[in-house]
Formats: sequence, C-alpha cells, structure tokens
Amino acid sequence: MKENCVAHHLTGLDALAGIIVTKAHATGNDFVMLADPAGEHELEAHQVAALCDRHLGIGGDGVIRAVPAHQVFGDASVSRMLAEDPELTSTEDAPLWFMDYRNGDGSIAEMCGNGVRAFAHFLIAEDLVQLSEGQELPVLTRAGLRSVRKVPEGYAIGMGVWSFIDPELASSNASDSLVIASGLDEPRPALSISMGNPHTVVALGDTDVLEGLNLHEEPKVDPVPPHGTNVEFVVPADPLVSTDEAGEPVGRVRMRVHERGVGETMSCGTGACAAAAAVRVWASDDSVTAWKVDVPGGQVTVRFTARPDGAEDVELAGPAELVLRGTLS
Ligand SMILES: N[C@@H](CCC[C@H](N)C(=O)O)C(=O)O
Repeated sequence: MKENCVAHHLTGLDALAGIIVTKAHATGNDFVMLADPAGEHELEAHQVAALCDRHLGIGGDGVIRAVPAHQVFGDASVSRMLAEDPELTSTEDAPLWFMDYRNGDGSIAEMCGNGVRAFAHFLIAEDLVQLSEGQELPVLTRAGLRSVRKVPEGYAIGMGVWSFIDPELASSNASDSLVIASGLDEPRPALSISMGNPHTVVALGDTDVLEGLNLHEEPKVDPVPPHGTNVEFVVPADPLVSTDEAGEPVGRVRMRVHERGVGETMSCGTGACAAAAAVRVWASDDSVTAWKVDVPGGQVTVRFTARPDGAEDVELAGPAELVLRGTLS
C-alpha cells in the first residue's frame, strides 16, 4: 500500500481537507474509505461524486464512511434499526460500526457486499477493530446487521436471506421483467432479486455475447423495480456443476454487471449472490449450495444455507485489498 499520498484540488471537498482517506478494492470493485469515529463527516452527494471522479478525484465506484452507529445523525434507517432492536447497541467503548456506503454518483445504497469485505479490512488496518480467526465482526448496513469473519481467501460475510422482488411473478414464470442492453439483439427475460438492494439478473447463452455487451450504456429494464436496479448478465458454465478439490459439487457462472448509481464495475458482491440465486431458480435445483462467480475483477464464492422456513441465508466470500492511504489537502 502506498502511504502519505496527498490529493490536491478536489472540487467541493474543502470541508474534508485534512482527513485521511484510504483507497481499497474487493475483486476490483473500488472504494474511497474514510474513518469518522466522532460522526463529524456526514457526506454530501457532490463530495462523494468528487472523490469518486476518476480524472479530477481519487477515483472509485463508491465511498465508504466508517462511523459508530451511535454517532450517525440524520439517517432514518439507522435510527429505526437502533430503536427497534434492543440488542443493537453501540457505545464509545464498544462501537457497532456502520458502513455508510454511497454510490459513485452520490446516491445512497442499502448494501454493498464487496464493500463489507473492504470495510472489515479497513477497520482492522486502522486499528479500529481486532478480528481474530473464528471471531465474527458485526457490521451495520442500511439493509440490516451483517457479520464478517476471516477466511483463507479474505473475508466471508453473512449476507442475510435473498428474496424475490416480485414473489408472485417470479415464482410463476422464473422471470419478471425484460432487459435490453447495447450488444443484445433482442430483449431478454430477467429475474429481479433483493439482497437488501435490488438486482435484475439476465442469463445469456455464451461468453461471446457477454463480452460483446456495451455496459457503458445503462441497460433498460421493463418494468424497473421500484427503487431502480443493478443489472447482472450471467453465463452459466458448461457443465454448470463440477467438483472442487474436496470432491464437493460447485456451480459456476461468469458475470458482468451494470450497477445502479455507478455504471459497469469489475465486480458486485450482492450482484454475485443474486446471480447465483437466479441460476439456481432457473435450474430448478437447490441441491448445489456452493457457487463460484467469475467477474472481470476476479472470483467470489457464494454459499446458500436453508433455514427451517425454507428461506435461504447467503454467504459471500472473497478478497479485499488496501492500495493507498493519504490526506485530502
Ligand atoms: N458493488 C456493490 C453494490 C453497491 C450498491 C449498488 N450499486 C446499488 O445501488 O445497489 C456490491 O458489491 O454489492
């Protein structure tokens, strides 16, 4: 990691002068990270956009502010979660860290799977938390409480359960919308899945079509879910399922993504979970619980565990890296 880089002349960032930022990525999904232990740096959309600008700023798909939950002011979702769940406590001595994630255009998103891995790595590097092997780190997000643990490939996150955005339509047709994208000859059926944030997953027949997509242009989804959507294009491997080194069945898909509020990114963790969930629905087979999702920035692993009520918990695992740390001047 490069140390003590100084970023000059970032427009609209005067209020942030002097603060220390870190650039991180998780399978190429990159973030500008900042620690705000006293809750003094509530970010405005234009500041986020300036930090994420790849020419005039530091550059990133999003910004992540680490702030103790009891120091978050003016975020209705955090106040509600703290008020509704007496077990969610955050104090100066034992802070519950809130991941204040913003997309590169300044918009707020409920959840970022790759972001949680980068967040945990950042908190540890900044000495704000200690996380030993086997221990679980709770992280508060706008989509609820998540937990992180160290694994050999980096970090694994308990992502909560996946769900259909439109359960009625999805369960009857295994698709609920149509997607048209630059590079596709016709609209394709798609399935919309929530991982706390919205995703619309489209299956393609082969990798040439996947590689030929122009995701600089935003895909059009009809009907678009109520709060917009991230769009994942997937090509299931052939054969879909193979065995890993331990002899366990593993499903495999390739994915590219156009993210809401960002554009094409090299990886999307919640998107990888949604993609694997959609492929299992299309295959009408939930017996394979481990999935490798190949993205332009690397590979993540998604695991499903059934609950007694039939819902499925999702775990996302993959690496996280810190690339530089410096001061905004
Ligand atoms: N890249 C993230 C998702 C970030 C939020 C997304 N753009 C949205 O608006 O929902 C991930 O790794 O999950």
